[in-house]
Amino acid sequence: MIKVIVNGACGRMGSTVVDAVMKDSELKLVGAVDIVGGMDAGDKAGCGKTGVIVSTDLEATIKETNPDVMVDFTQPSVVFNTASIAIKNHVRPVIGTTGLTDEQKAQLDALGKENNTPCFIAANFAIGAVLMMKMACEAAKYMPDVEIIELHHDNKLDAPSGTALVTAEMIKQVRESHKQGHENEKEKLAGARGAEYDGMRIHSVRLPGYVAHQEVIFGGLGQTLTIRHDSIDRTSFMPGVVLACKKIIGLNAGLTCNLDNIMD
Ligand SMILES: NC(=O)C1=CN([C@@H]2O[C@H](COP(=O)(O)OP(=O)(O)OC[C@H]3O[C@@H](n4cnc5c(N)ncnc54)[C@H](OP(=O)(O)O)[C@@H]3O)[C@@H](O)[C@H]2O)C=CC1
Ligand SMILES: O=C(O)C1=N[C@H](C(=O)O)C[C@H](O)C1
Repeated sequence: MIKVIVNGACGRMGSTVVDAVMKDSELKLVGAVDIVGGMDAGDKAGCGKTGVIVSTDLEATIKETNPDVMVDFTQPSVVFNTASIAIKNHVRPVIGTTGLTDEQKAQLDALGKENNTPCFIAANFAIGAVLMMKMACEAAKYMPDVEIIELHHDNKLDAPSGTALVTAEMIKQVRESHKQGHENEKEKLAGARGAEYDGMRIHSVRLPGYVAHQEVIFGGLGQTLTIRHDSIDRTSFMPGVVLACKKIIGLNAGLTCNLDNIMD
């Protein structure tokens, strides 16, 4: 059995992970951590009593439960610290929280190697999103003018989404960098053309009703191509999270990124 603690266990994703871990025969929920504690981790997850009481102290929970893996779905501002605590205690972090900078990722890689502990990060654990990114890279080789529109619920803290940034980074690898749109274009309202990444534009929509969605739109002579992925429920991320909890046991020390790197 792989012993798992969930950090951010009362959040939208963390509570869904608690449920997924409880349902998997190879994983055992041994701890749960959040800002507010004291209740059974299953209360928020809606899966009945788990026998695991939510704690507010990550390091104490690690020392009490000796987990193999920490799943982190917290906040961009805290994830570097929580991942560092896990690694220093030789617990393997599976990180879904977005917002880590390249420098922080490099530091986690180094910390993992120092402590002989693997660390895994995926900006998106949904298989459909992985396929969207792969297909977008293929399309960008032939249709290099591209804009990304990501659409999320209005409680999301970071913009653009981690998925949009990874998509843009991947597309950058396969096309020549160039400015898009008219060379004399002017924004009459600041931000009208969205964020700029290597000449690509990224637009972030935040509205109640959405979960997590992304369109990658390619424009060519007399035609457009749209690749769209929709997570209509947070269960879409769970097979990927469960897979990462299992695969991380066999990964090398240091950082591994993106779900496609651990899929068979
Ligand atoms: N990789 C992927 O596939 C996915 C990634 N995400 C990312 O996951 C992250 C979480 O998203 P979501 O679940 O919607 O967010 P929520 O705000 O619903 O959940 C985050 C939880 O973490 C808690 N928290 C905040 N700080 C700490 C801390 N220091 N220690 C422990 N718990 C803490 C929050 O408490 P409080 O509410 O009191 O602040 C909250 O309960 C985001 O970065 C999001 O982008 C989301 C979906 C999929
Ligand atoms: O905050 C979310 O909800 C999501 N965050 C991730 C991101 O920023 O890409 C993954 C998914 O889009 C849901």
